[in-house]
Amino acid sequence: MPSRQFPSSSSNLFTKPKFLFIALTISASVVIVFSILYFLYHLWLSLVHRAKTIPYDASAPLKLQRFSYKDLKLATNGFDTANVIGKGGSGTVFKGVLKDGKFIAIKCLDSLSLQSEREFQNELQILGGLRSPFLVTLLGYCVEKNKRILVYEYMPNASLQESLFGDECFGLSWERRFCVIMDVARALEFLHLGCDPPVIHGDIKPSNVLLDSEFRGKISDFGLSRIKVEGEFGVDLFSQDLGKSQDLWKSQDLSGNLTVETPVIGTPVESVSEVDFALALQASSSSKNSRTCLNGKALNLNSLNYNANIVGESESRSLDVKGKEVSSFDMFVPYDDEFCSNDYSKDLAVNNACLVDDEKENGKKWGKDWWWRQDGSGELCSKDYVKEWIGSQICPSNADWDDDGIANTKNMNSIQEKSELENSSPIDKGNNDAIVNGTRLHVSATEDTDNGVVDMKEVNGKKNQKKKKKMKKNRKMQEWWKEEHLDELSKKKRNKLRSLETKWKKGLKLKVPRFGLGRRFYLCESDKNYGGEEGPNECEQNGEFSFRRGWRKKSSRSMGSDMWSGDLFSRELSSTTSMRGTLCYVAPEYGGCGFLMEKADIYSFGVLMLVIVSGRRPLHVLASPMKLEKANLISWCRHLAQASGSNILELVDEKLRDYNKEQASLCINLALICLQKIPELRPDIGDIVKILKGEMELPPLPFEFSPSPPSRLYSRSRSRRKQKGNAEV
Ligand SMILES: Nc1ncnc2c1ncn2[C@@H]1O[C@H](COP(=O)(O)OP(=O)(O)OP(=O)(O)O)[C@@H](O)[C@H]1O
Repeated sequence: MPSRQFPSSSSNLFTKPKFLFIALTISASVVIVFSILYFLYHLWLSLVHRAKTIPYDASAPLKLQRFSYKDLKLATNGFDTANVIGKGGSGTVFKGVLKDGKFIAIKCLDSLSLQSEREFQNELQILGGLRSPFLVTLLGYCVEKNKRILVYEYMPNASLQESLFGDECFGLSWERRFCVIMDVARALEFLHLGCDPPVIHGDIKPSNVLLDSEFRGKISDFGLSRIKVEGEFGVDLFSQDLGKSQDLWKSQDLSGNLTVETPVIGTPVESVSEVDFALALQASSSSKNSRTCLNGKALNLNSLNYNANIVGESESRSLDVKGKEVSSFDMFVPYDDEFCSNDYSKDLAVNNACLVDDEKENGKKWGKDWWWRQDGSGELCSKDYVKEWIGSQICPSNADWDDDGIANTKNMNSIQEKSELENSSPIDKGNNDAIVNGTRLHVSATEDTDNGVVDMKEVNGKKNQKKKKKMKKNRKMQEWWKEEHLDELSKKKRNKLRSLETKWKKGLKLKVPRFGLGRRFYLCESDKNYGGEEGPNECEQNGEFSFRRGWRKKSSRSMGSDMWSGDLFSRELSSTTSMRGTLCYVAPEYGGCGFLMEKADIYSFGVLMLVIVSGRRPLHVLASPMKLEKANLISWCRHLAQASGSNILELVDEKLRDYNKEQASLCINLALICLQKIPELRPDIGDIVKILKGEMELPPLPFEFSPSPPSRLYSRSRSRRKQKGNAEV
């Protein structure tokens, strides 16, 4: 028995630890298995997530080819002007053929400036890392000395701009137009939802939609685009200037040659100080008094006066503005092309007067300056301010004002002209820049801009006779400026300007604002005699202008928040091609709160849709007074949507004999929804694509486009309240 007990006790002794060992092993393996499963699950999740989006990974190989200048010279036959296929605000585009017979588009950025450097980097960093059938492919680049060249896939049917408004208008059919709308929507869908982090294009407009051999649209020009940093409310414009983008550039390890080129590419951030002109305007227009500053009559007539005096070529104009008396601002008037004939200006002045009377007598909805005011925000203060601001910067030493140098800066001729201009004096320069105390103001009323349409057939015959008169008239403009504007400046505004100037002088050691290629304002030393000769890159090195810091504090939605939108700019500065985006296409909040969000692209897409459907530019003024009310496309569209009994399809391009009414109406209504002023109310691009595909219902039109506009109700109730208040008093 004991012999039996021993083994049993000994087996107990051995089984217990064995059991424990087995139990521990099993539980450990279970834990390990679960951990592995957990890890695998997360790996799978991240892979699935990655599969849906394309992370913007700067370290990912860009696969961009580095071209030598020699290769590109060869491809373009020595950059022959015959190979020029377009000219934008930042450079000239050539068509080229590679040795293997492949066609390419070569964009030579204008002389190295902060702006072109920024655009160059943006294109490489953003577009270079993206591949989509809805985006133009960036094939490579060339960096040699101060040359910055971008090489793209060649798009045989040029841009939508040319197809809609070019000399050789292809007359895009409705089907093609709708396809292009879809393509742009899909491109934005890819950028906003398919990329991680999302990319905001920031400059959606017809000239940035290129057409392939089958007229399918692809988005190009990422010069102003931004990567949305996760967790941000939006993309902070101010933190994304070159200073930061350069840091980004450095911190991001772009592959191959690009990394090597980093120090070469990077121009010192401090080399040029930028003035955020948008904010300058905003500051002036955000005042509560802005409504009272509205002087529609003066503004309209002054603009007309001005335009009457700058008789010029229908396609482009050049003004060398000299003398303190010139209202530089008026060079931005949106409809200068239309009014460059005295006759027309008179007609319009008369028409304006009639409209004033009409408004007074009949209380008509379309007032004389409806297209200035549009939404009644009364932001024309900004115009006064600009007059004041720029006017004060005009160098008295430039005693002459000559716009005789008006030149045709039409696409193909511009290169030759440019070289001529660069060798000529400011007076001789026949470009579309105006020089104000060395400040070059881009006055692009060229036919290739998106805004400021010209319908000048009847004017051409009178041009030669008027040329002689022009000089005299323009001299009179100096007087005009003195009388009409300097005197009308209020004390308050003068003080504002003075404090502004003091700020500049303190912080920036006497600098004056300077415009660069119609995109930016630069600050340069005022004690230099620029004479229009120096490029922005010759400006003194300095940091950001304090405008930004000052105005960033402002609330996100101010009276001036619309200043960048088509609403305001179409009536004020539409001849300026682009600063932060392109006038008339830029969302109101872009200049208002300083954040660029996806919804800014949605706004621009709304404008683009209207432009495609109507075949008109956002600002399209014809000489005929009958058509005046249709000048501002967005305003006209809103009016049609609001007015009961009017047909929204009136907007559709008259050239389109046959079109799908349902689709056209869908596009117009969708555009109206995209054009809502509050960004949050605009649909996101995912919904837009679904709506266009017919997979989702169009949401009901916002209240503001209902037949009884709330503004009316509001003003009525306000006036009632006022009456009540008066009665009580
Ligand atoms: N890849 C391309 N293929 C064919 N044509 C092109 C290509 N890229 C640009 N172009 C032509 O060159 C023109 C100028 O393009 P670019 O992007 O330089 O300026 P933009 O978009 O018109 O103006 P901005 O740069 O001021 O926004 C376009 O309108 C188009 O006609």
